[in-house]
Amino acid sequence: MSLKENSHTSSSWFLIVNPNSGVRNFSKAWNRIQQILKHKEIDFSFSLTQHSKHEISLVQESLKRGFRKIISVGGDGTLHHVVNGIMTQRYVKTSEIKLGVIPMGTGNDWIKTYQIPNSIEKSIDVLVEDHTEYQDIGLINHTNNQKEYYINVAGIGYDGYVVNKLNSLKKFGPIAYLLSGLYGLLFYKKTSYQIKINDQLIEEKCLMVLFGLCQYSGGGMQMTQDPDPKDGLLDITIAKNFSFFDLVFNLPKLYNGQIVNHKKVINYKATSLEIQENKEQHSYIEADGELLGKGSLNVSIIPNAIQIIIPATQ
Ligand SMILES: Nc1ncnc2c1ncn2[C@@H]1O[C@H](COP(=O)(O)OP(=O)(O)OP(=O)(O)O)[C@@H](O)[C@H]1O
Repeated sequence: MSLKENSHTSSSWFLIVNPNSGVRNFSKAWNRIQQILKHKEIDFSFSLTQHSKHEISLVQESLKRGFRKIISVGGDGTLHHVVNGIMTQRYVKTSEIKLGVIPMGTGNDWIKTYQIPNSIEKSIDVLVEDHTEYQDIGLINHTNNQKEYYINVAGIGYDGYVVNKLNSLKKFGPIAYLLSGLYGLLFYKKTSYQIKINDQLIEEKCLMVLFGLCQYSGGGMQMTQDPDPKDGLLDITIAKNFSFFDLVFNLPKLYNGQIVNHKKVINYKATSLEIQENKEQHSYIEADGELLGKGSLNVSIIPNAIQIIIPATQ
C-alpha cells in the first residue's frame, strides 16, 4: 500500500487519491498537487486507492490514526466513497471531521454548489483558508437492507439508467454525460412507482425521482429546486411522464434549472422518502453518480452530519 506518513496530528491533511479518476494526466496532476502542498508547507499524508470503494477503508484507517481533515482527490465517485468511509467509521463523531476536495474527476458536480474552483491550485487555496460549514448527508436503504450514504444528488429511474451507461462513455470526457443522457432518451422505459413522501402517498408513472441535497448533478444539470444542503430536508424532484420530445425540447432547462418549473415536474421538501417499484420492472438507483443497484428503497437525512471546507464568500 502506498501510504506515506508525515504526522498524526489532527490538523494534518490526509489525502485519499484516486489515480483512476477522469483527470487526463494523473501523474502530472498528482506531482503538481504534492509540489504545491510542500511549497505551502502543508503537513500531509496520503493514500492512493487501488480499486473502487478502497476509499472507504483508507478513510477509516486514517481516522483511526487521528487524522481529522480528509481531502478527496478525484471526482464525485471518489468523494462519494470517502463520505461512506466517514459515515461508517466509529472512531470519532462525524461532525468533528472536516472534508475537502481537490477536483480531479470528469463531472465534478458537488463542488459547483459551493463554487469551489475546478482547479488544483485554487481548490488548494480554499483548503488552506479552512473555512468550514456543516452539510447534511443522505442515507439510502436499498436492496436487501444495504445502506449507502451520499453527499450530492441521488435518484432512481432514468438517471440511474444514464449512470449505468455512463461508465462505458467516460473515456470521452465531460461530454459523456450528454451522450449517455441522449442514449437514455432513446432506450429508457418509464416505470410506475408508489412514492411516499413524509406521509403523503403518490402513485405515478415516472421518468425518474431525484432526491438531492445539493444543486448540480449529471455533469452540470440542475434538477433540484432551491436546495439548501444544510436545511435537514431532501429536495425531491419527480419527473413524470416525460416524452422523448419533452426532454429534447427542454434540454437547456435541465442545465439552467428552469426544468423544475415544467408542468410535468413536481418538487417536494421532506425528511423521508420511500419508493416502491412496480414488481415487474426494476430500475437503477444512483447516488453521486455511482450505481448502487436496482429496486425499491427508502431515504432519510442526517442533518449537519459533517464539516465541509468551502470558499468563505458564499
Ligand atoms: N484505483 C482505482 N481503480 C479503479 N477505480 C477506482 C480506483 N479508485 C477509485 N476508483 C473508482 O473510480 C470511480 C470513478 O472515480 P470518480 O467518480 O472520482 O471520477 P470520475 O468518474 O472521472 O468523476 P465524476 O464522478 O466527477 O464524473 C469511482 O467509483 C471510484 O470509487
